[in-house]
Amino acid sequence: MMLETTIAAIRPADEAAMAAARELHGRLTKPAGSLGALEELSVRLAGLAGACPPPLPEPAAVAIFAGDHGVHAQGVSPWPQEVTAQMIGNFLAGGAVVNAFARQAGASVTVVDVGVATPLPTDPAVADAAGLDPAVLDPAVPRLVVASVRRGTRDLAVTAALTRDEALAAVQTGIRIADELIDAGAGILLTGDMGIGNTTPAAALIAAFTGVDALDATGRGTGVDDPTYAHKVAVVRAALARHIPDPTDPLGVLAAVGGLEHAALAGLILGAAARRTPVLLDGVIAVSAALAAAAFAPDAVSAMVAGHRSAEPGATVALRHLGLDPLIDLGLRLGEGTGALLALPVVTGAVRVLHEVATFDSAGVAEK
Ligand SMILES: O=C(O)c1ccc[n+]([C@@H]2O[C@H](COP(=O)([O-])O)[C@@H](O)[C@H]2O)c1
Ligand SMILES: Cc1cc2nc[nH]c2cc1C
Repeated sequence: MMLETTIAAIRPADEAAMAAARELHGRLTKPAGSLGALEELSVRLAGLAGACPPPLPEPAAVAIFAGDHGVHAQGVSPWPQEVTAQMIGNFLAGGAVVNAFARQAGASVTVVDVGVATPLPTDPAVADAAGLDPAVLDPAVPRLVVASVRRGTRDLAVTAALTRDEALAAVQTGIRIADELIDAGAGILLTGDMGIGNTTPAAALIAAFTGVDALDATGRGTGVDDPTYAHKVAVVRAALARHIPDPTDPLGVLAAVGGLEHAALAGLILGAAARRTPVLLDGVIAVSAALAAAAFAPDAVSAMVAGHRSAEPGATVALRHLGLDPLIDLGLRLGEGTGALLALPVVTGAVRVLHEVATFDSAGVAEK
């Protein structure tokens, strides 16, 4: 689907299905409210599906969008830019943390190059591990999709990171990947990202969409020291002053201070919402993209589940703005989709209760 059609297809949650889920919870063999946040989560998923119970969120598919960032030249990350491409090699070889967690969860991994600056690894071992043409949802074989818009963004400290057309192309790629995964049978999408330097555009997006100060939106990313952190905040502040991004123009914001993976993730989220399929958000890059998706289509929030609370302070700012409570809070700050994968069993459990738990009536258990 194209962006405009996708936005037009996103509808509010189904109130009747939500009411049915709340009513069912009241009849299940457990004290009312005893499953805490899982109860409201299952109600939200019923509203998204327009059915009670909603379908089990299976199979799960992680989409890792990878890109590089011109702002890396400002010294905002301690890591060399080549690590983005090298980690793609690691994802395809199955050796990254995301692969370990995806195997545990039985989730497929799709890596999408939307704008990596350096050449992807051509090591034949990696190519072999990737397979020639792995099935779209094969949990055993990571898949690479090359959809590069440009080899990294421009430096947002100097000029707009992207043109509107480039940002749109990345958003469209995200929508296409969502459609492809859902067409292949995915019952839930999980966001993943890889991009050295990408916490700087994430911070700028969060400040632009929520209006908080650059200091509150910016974190230490992969782990910068105090002087580098102060410099990173100054870079974000100066970029906002230079571009004055308009939060009611999400494509303009993504183009001015975003990244190709942020734009593609916004597209993935919109694509999932249009197909009434839940999208489990990972860390700060995902939630910055979710702000863009919500600016395109406020009802897209109904499809979002916040997997975890990243250690990046901007993630908490973004989650509050979206009105989402994260399922787990473990101080993770890796990205790749790792936090979303750890939260996946919580989401499945929330839905499984509505499918499998007996009612007081059917089980012959006395009510209070
Ligand atoms: O997911 C998060 O919240 C998160 C927090 C900090 C860092 N990361 C990952 O680290 C990389 C960006 O960090 P940096 O310091 O280079 O901006 C990128 O590959 C992200 O996936 C991810
Ligand atoms: C090694 C490494 C792995 C990552 N995974 C996601 N972001 C990352 C950043 C680095 C530096």
